[in-house]
Amino acid sequence: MSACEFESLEESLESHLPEAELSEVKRILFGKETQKLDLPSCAVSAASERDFELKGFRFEAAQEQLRPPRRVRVGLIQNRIVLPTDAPILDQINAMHSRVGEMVEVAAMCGVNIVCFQETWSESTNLYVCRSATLCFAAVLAKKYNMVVVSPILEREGLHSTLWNTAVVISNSGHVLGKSRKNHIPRIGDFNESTYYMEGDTGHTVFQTQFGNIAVNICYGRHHPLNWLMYSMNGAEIIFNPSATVGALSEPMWSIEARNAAIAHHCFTCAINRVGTEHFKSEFTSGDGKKAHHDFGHFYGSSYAAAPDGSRSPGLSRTRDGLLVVEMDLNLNRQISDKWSFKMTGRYSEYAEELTKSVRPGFKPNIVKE
Ligand SMILES: NC(=O)NCCC(=O)O
Repeated sequence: MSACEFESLEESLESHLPEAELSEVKRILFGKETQKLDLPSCAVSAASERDFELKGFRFEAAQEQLRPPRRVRVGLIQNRIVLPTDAPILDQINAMHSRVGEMVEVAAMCGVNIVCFQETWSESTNLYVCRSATLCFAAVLAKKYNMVVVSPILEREGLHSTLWNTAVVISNSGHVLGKSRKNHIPRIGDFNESTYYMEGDTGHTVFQTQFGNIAVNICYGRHHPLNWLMYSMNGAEIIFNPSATVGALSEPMWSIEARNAAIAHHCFTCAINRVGTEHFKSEFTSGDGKKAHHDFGHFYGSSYAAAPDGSRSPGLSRTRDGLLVVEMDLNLNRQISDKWSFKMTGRYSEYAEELTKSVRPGFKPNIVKE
């Protein structure tokens, strides 16, 4: 079976493990079981007609005496490109808009309050041009459906035509709340992004929305624990991780990193990855000894959400377009913080001091030798 045919880890466990062991294996692997959300039948049939997977899960928190629940529904959208990478650019963009538009319509039927698309969602991985049309498109959706839209795009800025890998956050009023630029630019495998993007300069912005405080840690930033930490320091309750990454490179890390961040920072995290294989006419190499090739490999989807108690939702498919609807009660963040106290027990000023010393010239590592 090829990497592109293997549907998902969960399905494989379900079809191969004995019933008696399955729930214990799932508890150990995935944490407390997330309940399935009842999604409206119009949404279920629209998703099936439009040929994408639709799944819904709920993370619950305990009822509190002094605070009402803070339930928010989040939609994660993963998709493959629609047209081949050598089709006229405007056709490619329009096709992506119409595909994602029909998926957002289903998200609206499911009562989604915040939707997040995959990294540079409106283009293939080598089609890097500024996207003002995409911005307008997302703003129209936000207002129409009263939904916060997190829209990761390629941004071209200013006199110097600087290219950034950016997520624009659009309020449910349809106004742009702000943007978050990708902080860590990969130089790994075929992801030679340092040849065209600059390292982000927007720090670790958190956006206060009607549905909670959100932040966007774009793709490769998920390998940097301090990047997650700083979004959390600024008060993020949900951190999105829109990504574009391939199986041979990062799949074993995928289910760990965003989930670990949710645990470490008492918040929710949402990891989103594209699907499909994007074929380019011109061969390319990446100076890593591999033969010239025409594609990055298989983008493995598997979008999921993780909660501060260590549990996680099942993932979307590794191969199909999909919408994952996740209801989360944000009260869980403080409940888990009160239980585990990672924030309270974090020795941040000590780390800050030691880190400051360690990046200065002449730093001597604290190693005891015999
Ligand atoms: N888009 C991107 O940053 N990809 C890098 C590969 C990875 O981080 O898995």
